[in-house]
Amino acid sequence: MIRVPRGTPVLTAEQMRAAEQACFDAGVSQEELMERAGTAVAREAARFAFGRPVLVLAGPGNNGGDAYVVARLLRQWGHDVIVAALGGKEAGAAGMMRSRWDGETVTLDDAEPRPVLVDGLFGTGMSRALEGEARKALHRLSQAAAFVLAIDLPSGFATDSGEDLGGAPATATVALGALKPAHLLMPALERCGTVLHADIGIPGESDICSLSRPHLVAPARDSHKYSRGLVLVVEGEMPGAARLSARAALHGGAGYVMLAGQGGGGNGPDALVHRSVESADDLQHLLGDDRISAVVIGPGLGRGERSQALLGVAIACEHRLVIDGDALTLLGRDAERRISGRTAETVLTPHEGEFGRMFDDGDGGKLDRTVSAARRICATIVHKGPDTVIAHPDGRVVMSGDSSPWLSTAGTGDVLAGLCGARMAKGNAHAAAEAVWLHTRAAALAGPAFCADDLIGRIPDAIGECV
Ligand SMILES: NC(=O)C1=CN([C@@H]2O[C@H](COP(=O)(O)OP(=O)(O)OC[C@H]3O[C@@H](n4cnc5c(N)ncnc54)[C@H](OP(=O)(O)O)[C@@H]3O)[C@@H](O)[C@H]2O)[C@@H](O)CC1
Ligand SMILES: Nc1ncnc2c1ncn2[C@@H]1O[C@H](COP(=O)(O)OP(=O)(O)O)[C@@H](O)[C@H]1O
Ligand SMILES: [K+]
Repeated sequence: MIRVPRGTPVLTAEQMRAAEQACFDAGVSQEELMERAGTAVAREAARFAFGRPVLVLAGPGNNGGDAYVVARLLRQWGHDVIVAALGGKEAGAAGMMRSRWDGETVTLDDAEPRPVLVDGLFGTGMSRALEGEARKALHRLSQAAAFVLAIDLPSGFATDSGEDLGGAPATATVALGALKPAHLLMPALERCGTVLHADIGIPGESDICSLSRPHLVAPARDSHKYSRGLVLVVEGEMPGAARLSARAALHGGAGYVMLAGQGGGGNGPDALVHRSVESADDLQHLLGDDRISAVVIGPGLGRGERSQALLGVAIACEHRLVIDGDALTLLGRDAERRISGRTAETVLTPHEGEFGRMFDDGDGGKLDRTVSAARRICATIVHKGPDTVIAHPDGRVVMSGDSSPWLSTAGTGDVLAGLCGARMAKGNAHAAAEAVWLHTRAAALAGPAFCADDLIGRIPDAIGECV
């Protein structure tokens, strides 16, 4: 759960160091910054401790420096505090904070568990796998604690990728200055517990931000169905999937939704307009309609020759295009070659498996891989999952780590594809993020154990919160 103002900048470890340096250049000392960080964390620790004994873990770097500030303040405020230290340099701000601590200090190995644990072992400086005694002690002490508050990040997770380097979970995490990618990327995101944000006066500017509620405008008084956007959804071998996309587009704000395929009606609201498409030529003919503002292809498309032919026609058209599901698998390693030359806006919505089929995995975490793929393919990529990374070809990134796990049910991705189609129908640089926000919010409103159809019914309520 993220208790952070939406749209908060997300800074990598390197950007964080640069922002910190900008503060120093502006005349703020490192001690002052550390005091602010420690004070913010101590306030939260005091709030959650309810007078229970506190153990503060202090690592060798600045995360440890923050920890000594927390320990000192909690003690000043009357709490029973012991520090378990991993050692560290004597110099610098962290050394100074250590020297200002005059309470009880034990080694990490000797430390006995206490009900409240403040984890200040490692933060953004976590540079390699945590091993040996430090790892054992961290796990032993955190498992035995009733409440674990992590300073900046739970120790043992890579800041920029969220990779588990031997870390232990926290009940809550105070993100200092800005969110870091790890707060929004699995597996770290799950280990952060509730993320709280502490503004410690660090200017945080970044191309990456967390997902925020969009501002949507209600249809203008003189709007008509075409001015709101005609979305064409291509039907394939599993017509139900395309119908989910089409219905989501209808409720997602499109003025007109056309379902093109062989289904010839089937179930679905009467508001959906069906067009018979037997062959790729039929689709090409239909796509000649310049009132079409966006096309969605992929949900339930199938992976045979006919599907490949339909996809070829869709890619060649000059309309905005959402590519999802089977169409992504059909693109496979050819994705870059086939998509990068499109002139109209293209959004790809892969889950992890589909992403892996299109792009060489290479090194790096989900964030880096998605950003790099979006640049290469010159399209927006919505890389889905419990953590969703939306990367635009111009480098803008929106990250969402706070969606309902009940979304892990068949057809919810089809709903998202339809929403993307509806949001981008009028030309909109924020379409993908709007679609993901509405999808996430609709899921939250749907509660537990919903199915993809139920999700669609919640989209109007989600939109209602944005207009
Ligand atoms: N930036 C800001 O704006 C502000 C930052 N602030 C705070 O600073 C934190 C970042 O501090 P930091 O850079 O000193 O790194 P930190 O996380 O303490 O760890 C570095 C130490 O850990 C060690 N080490 C690493 N991996 C290890 C391993 N596997 N096993 C064992 N050791 C390992 C590493 O050793 P080395 O790699 O050098 O051998 C080094 O000694 C940040 O999270 C926030 O809390 C706030 O005070 C104010 C504003
Ligand atoms: N564990 C999870 N937590 C949050 N969201 C999830 C989780 N698993 C899947 N989702 C979301 O649900 C949707 C599933 O899409 P997808 O895998 O394409 O399913 P389908 O192809 O069946 O429609 C995506 O929007 C994804 O981000
Ligand atoms: K920490």
